[in-house]
Amino acid sequence: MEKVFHLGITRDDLKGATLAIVPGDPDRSARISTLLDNPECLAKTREFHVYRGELNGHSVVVCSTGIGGPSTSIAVEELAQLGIDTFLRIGTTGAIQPHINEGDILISQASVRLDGASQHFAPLSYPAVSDFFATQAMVNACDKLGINFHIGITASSDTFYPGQERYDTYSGYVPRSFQGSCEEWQKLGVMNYEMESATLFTMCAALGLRAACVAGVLVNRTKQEIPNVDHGEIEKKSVAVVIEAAKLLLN
Ligand SMILES: O=P(O)(O)O[C@H]1O[C@H](CO)[C@@H](O)[C@H]1O
Ligand SMILES: O=c1cc[nH]c(=O)[nH]1
Repeated sequence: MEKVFHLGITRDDLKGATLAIVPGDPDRSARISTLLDNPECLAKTREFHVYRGELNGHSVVVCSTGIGGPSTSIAVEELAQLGIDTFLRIGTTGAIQPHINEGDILISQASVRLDGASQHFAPLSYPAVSDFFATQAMVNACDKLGINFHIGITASSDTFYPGQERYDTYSGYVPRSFQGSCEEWQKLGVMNYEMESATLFTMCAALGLRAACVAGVLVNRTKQEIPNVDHGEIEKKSVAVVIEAAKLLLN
């Protein structure tokens, strides 16, 4: 059995898994794996930390994507080659609506394509839309766990600083094309910023795969620019949602 180039794993390693939980952060991959039955680490290459285990007797993969579209596209493409057809992203995010609080759970229905990688899969006129049934599973998971959530549109940017209109960087400069963009997304009802869902949704829709995305809010940008460092409790809540959603989809 041949190993895929970046992830360094084979189809046999996945033991029939068809669903992958895909966080951005490699360390989050490890923490999520402890919630699976019989977890095993399959590989750690670059930003891709891959674990396998079981949920309700079904084989499941956890694979970090790293930050941003290019590495996400590689993880998704190589996992798809090995038989994965459902991708559940669990991320962190910054809210841009005043009524969304730090610690809240956001489910992305669709994403504004502020990335570059998604354009390698479909033209900009094609929507970055989640899979209805995978997203429904995220909603049902929240309901089952008694967790409040917001569902709506996410802005998904290649950059954390200019693309999310942050002026507090080294230079304080944001190119004209992004000046005023945060306010525009707010007015258009966009909930939040993160950095992978546009690529994930577009490529999955284009390739006939299923994708959904849940994220825990680390910061509300109407109050604060940069998130606080400690966000363990927020992660636990969003991880509980993605695990429950995976179980619902596998049953
Ligand atoms: O916590 P993760 O999943 O990495 O998600 C968010 O955090 C990173 C930026 O800090 C970006 O990847 C963004 O999408
Ligand atoms: O503001 C934020 C917080 C987390 N991740 C992002 O991409 N943006």
